[in-house]
Amino acid sequence: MTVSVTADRSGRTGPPGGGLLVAGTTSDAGKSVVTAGICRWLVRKGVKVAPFKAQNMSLNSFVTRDGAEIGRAQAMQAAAARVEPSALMNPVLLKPGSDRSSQVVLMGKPVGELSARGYHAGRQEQLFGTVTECLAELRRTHDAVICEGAGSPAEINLRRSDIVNMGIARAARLPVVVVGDIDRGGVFASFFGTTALLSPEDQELIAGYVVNKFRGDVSLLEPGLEMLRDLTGRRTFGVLPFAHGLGIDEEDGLRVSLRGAVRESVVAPPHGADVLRVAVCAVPLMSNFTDVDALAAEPGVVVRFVDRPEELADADLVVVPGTRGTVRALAWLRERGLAEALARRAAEGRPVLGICGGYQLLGERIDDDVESRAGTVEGLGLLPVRVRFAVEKTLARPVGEALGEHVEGYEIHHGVAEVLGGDEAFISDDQGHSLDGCRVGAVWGTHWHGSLESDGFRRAFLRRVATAAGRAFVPAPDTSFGALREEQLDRLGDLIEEHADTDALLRLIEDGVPGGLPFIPPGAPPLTRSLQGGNR
Ligand SMILES: NC(=O)CC[C@H](N)C(=O)O
Repeated sequence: MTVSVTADRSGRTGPPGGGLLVAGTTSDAGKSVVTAGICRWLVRKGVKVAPFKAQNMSLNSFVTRDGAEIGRAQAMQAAAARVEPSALMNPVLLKPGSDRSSQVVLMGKPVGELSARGYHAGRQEQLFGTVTECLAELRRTHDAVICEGAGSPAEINLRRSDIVNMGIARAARLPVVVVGDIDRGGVFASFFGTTALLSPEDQELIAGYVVNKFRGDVSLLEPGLEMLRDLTGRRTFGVLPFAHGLGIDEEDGLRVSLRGAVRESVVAPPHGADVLRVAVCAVPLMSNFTDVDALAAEPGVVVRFVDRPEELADADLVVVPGTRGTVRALAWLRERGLAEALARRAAEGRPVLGICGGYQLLGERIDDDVESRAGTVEGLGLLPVRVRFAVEKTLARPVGEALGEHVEGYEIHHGVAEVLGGDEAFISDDQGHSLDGCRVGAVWGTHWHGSLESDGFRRAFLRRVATAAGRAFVPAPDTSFGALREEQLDRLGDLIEEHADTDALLRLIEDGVPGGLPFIPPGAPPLTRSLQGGNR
């Protein structure tokens, strides 16, 4: 497939910008935040920088202004770099629909559903041209591009078809730093092993390491870093301390178990007399659970993920978030007794908010020949809404008004809702015409993600929730979600500036791969036929 690759012309001319690939010893080592931190540090220095991740697997996605779907992590990194997010920054997004298959989103648009086996058996390699072109285009228009790898670069079973780690690094001759999570332990073995399991050609690009999530006394670590240098001929570029509250826009709602997790954006006493408890149903294939981060940013709002009906008892608001499996989530809610608990709440006038897939399943009926192919399924019947799934995906960045306040959101869904009544529309245009969603009693639903990030709207909504729940909760008058986000990104930039050798990193980004990096035996095992994707 050929995809045309164009970026905003920034007027930058001259040779392609510098680059770096941030790989990790494991998933969740902190690649995303290190990439964001480097972007923020560079842009503060006046460097025109962009993030890039060839391929992301995530159910947390975002929509660019021109309607392309990309990973939220890349959108967050674009914010760190103070550039507009674009499909070039994440040309391939895989959205799991089960353990074995994913929707493939290419240059922001879905192009089909593929099994993992099919993907590794050839499809991924076909995308290689597109991802290298995207990176080249970003490098033409930026001084530097900070790329993020995926998982570990030493997945020896997948190396042949890799387009996101050493595959792209080799094609673009990018220096690579490997991030390791010392909080999990085993960081020296991981750095050494990750390097020693790469082919000599791949090892040539591994410039060194970054230790992440370190607690304690660095002087105790330093002898180890010296030994690592003697063993590998490679330096450590930084030791980043464990920092709380920086897990912004995590990639993967599938892998991370959120059960019982408390979502903390700010820790501050409530503004009014009461706190407000929010329970978020941790439905299967939860998508954009980041929607509730804006609630957690309000002092006095406690947000936690739940999966048992008894956990709804003390909740002032229950959120049913988005999901890539609306029909599957519906069945899960029924199986666990949560459906019944939600119906009881609704009857008692206690607040419920459904977002996207969570909104769809609150309706009366779902016709789905696309996502679950389950045909016609009865919804929970709490909202007078009928949903029909379309092959075409709605990808949009709408604006409107709700509860008398300006609201902005983004839409990512196949289901199309028809609202057949209700007490009122939820979101309207400035003429008062309904745009999206509806309310019945204290049950609200909307297809819009991100609406709670609109500060005025969030406060108005929380006041309504508090009244319906009978809580003396008062939202603080001045919480700015955007400002909190900016502060977090600045903290990531500070982390790099204060705890990494920024001169050395800058040289790496500008000058490229350093010469003379030694080979660490044994190197990668040969790619035998049995290791090739298509022949397993
Ligand atoms: N983002 C979502 O929650 C998507 C909802 C649903 N799976 C759809 O595609 O319509």
